[in-house]
Amino acid sequence: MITARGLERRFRRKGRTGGEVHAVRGVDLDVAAGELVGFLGPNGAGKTTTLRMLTTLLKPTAGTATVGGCDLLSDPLGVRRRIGYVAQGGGTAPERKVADELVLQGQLYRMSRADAVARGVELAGQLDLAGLEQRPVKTLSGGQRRRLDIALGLIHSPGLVFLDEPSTGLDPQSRANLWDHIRRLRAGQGITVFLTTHYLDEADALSDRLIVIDGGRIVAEGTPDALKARVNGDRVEVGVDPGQATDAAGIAERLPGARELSVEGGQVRFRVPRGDVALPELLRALDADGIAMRSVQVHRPTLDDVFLTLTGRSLRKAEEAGHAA
Ligand SMILES: Nc1ncnc2c1ncn2[C@@H]1O[C@H](COP(=O)(O)OP(=O)(O)OP(=O)(O)O)[C@@H](O)[C@H]1O
Repeated sequence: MITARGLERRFRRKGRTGGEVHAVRGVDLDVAAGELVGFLGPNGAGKTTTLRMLTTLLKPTAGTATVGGCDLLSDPLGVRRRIGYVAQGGGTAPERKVADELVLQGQLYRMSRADAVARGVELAGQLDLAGLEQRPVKTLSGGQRRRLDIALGLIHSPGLVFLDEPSTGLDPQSRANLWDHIRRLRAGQGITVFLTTHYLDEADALSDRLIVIDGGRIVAEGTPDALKARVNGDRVEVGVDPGQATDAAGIAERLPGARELSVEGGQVRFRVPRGDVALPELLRALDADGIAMRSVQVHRPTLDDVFLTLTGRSLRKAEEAGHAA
């Protein structure tokens, strides 16, 4: 559905300092039909720029791509007909009624009024918007508006839809609801979905496959589980009497594959390849030495650990820095 090779985009910096921003630095992408791919990266990583290139809104400075079977550079119109694009802010007119927005959007894609009305009714049903057709857009909740944005992106029945940060600004319940809808659309209609996100939980919950971008370059790709498996092992945190912590640490150190050991008060922390396998052995050894375990936690690796392993930075920290900037 998407094949991109060496996509690049440079921007000329405005102002007195001038210079260039190399926003995307040679991106290769392959997305198969029916896949739900998450494009993950911190603020400023190049997600939106890549998406805008793939959706013909921005010309690449270098590289080639085929999107929905059409060449991005020689047949941008063909690409536009075959894709849906749901931008971050959406593009709805606040005063217009939901039904009118849907019909207008259909007509922009040269659908007949009757077809646009019928498709609008169908999408309103699928996206839980039925009954809201006569409401002005400005009266919708945040979640309803995002679902309307998605319906608008799907009015012409594209085989591929791009969603730019679909759940940004939604409360947790509306986010979970939106995810359900995205999953259902994919399952029911076999649509290929390419979505950008800087939310780790969103990427984890939705994507068959993740492509991680940082500093304009792809730094990793794979299923969420495969990426997590690249982080070596589970983090284990054992609580014991502070007076026995050094002895407990000595025991933990002898566990097969134990690393990154640290002791703080009565907390002994380390990594092992499999926390669930190491724990019974640790318990037996502590017991044999008369050390009582007061608490234990096993942390499976998260996508943030993956990001940290890949880039040396935490995605969350990169995010916070981005927001503060
Ligand atoms: N029109 C532009 N002119 C100059 N620089 C730009 C322009 N658009 C993007 N950039 C720069 O390119 C880099 C990548 O931006 P982009 O919006 O693609 O990142 P992103 O990963 O989508 O971030 P976000 O999550 O904040 O949307 C940033 O450094 C940004 O400032």
